[in-house]
Amino acid sequence: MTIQAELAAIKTKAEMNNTREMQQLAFSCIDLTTLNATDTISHVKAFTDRVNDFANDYPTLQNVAAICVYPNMVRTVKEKLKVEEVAIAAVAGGFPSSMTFIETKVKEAQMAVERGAGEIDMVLPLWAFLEGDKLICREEVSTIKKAIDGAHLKVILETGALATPERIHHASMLAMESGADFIKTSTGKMNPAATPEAAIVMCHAIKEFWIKTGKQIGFKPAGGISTTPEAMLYLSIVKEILGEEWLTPKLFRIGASRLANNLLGNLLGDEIKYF
Ligand SMILES: O=C[C@H](O)COP(=O)(O)O
Repeated sequence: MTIQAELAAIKTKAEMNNTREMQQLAFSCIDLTTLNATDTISHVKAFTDRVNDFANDYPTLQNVAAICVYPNMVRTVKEKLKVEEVAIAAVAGGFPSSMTFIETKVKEAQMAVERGAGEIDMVLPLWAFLEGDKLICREEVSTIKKAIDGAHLKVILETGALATPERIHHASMLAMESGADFIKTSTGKMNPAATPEAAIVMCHAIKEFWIKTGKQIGFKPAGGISTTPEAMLYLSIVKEILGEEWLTPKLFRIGASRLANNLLGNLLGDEIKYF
């Protein structure tokens, strides 16, 4: 089946999956993201407080999965966050371009973990991948994985730059073989960002890796996902290709800066500006 035919079939399922239960599930899989050059400490504190207050304000709903920030904001989140079940994720390793030295990437990722990040989102060195130097890509992923001392590693493929299904599949396999706990579509800093087509290719690669190794790798679409139907489509891609057991924050995240309010609005039947 072609990717387009598969996508058309999954789109039908996504409409059926657009239930309150699935919307709640999608909400609980959000990596609530703020990645702006203008993120101040006061902004990040206020952002974290929303997550702290969430259980009180919406007692029937499950909180987001994680807060995702730049590495220099991790300490602020760590000091402020009172909700144990919400993880702290940091983009690190020269995000979003990955155009820096491996020593700098390692140090930045380690510093983020020392300050409280339990999850590191790194970008695959695209310059090396596109040059055909897959060894550098493997070494960077495995070096950072070793350096972060048990923290979870998400490897961002920047699928918009990889462009073809073959390259996206190759990069997915390479990242998983090198130690990625999650593979993530995009940084959100380049267009196109996440696409359903790339998600289909990545989920098939995760399935292939699972069959081969028995290891369950997570999937994180990110970048440009802001509406409930979009969230339902990505959730349905995961459900159809990888099965319901992937529909948990342990194996599925949606990286988004604008989705949470829209999903919440859908769940509450009102326009919401909470986060
Ligand atoms: O990693 C997450 C992305 O940067 C979020 O992208 P977004 O701001 O388009 O939702």
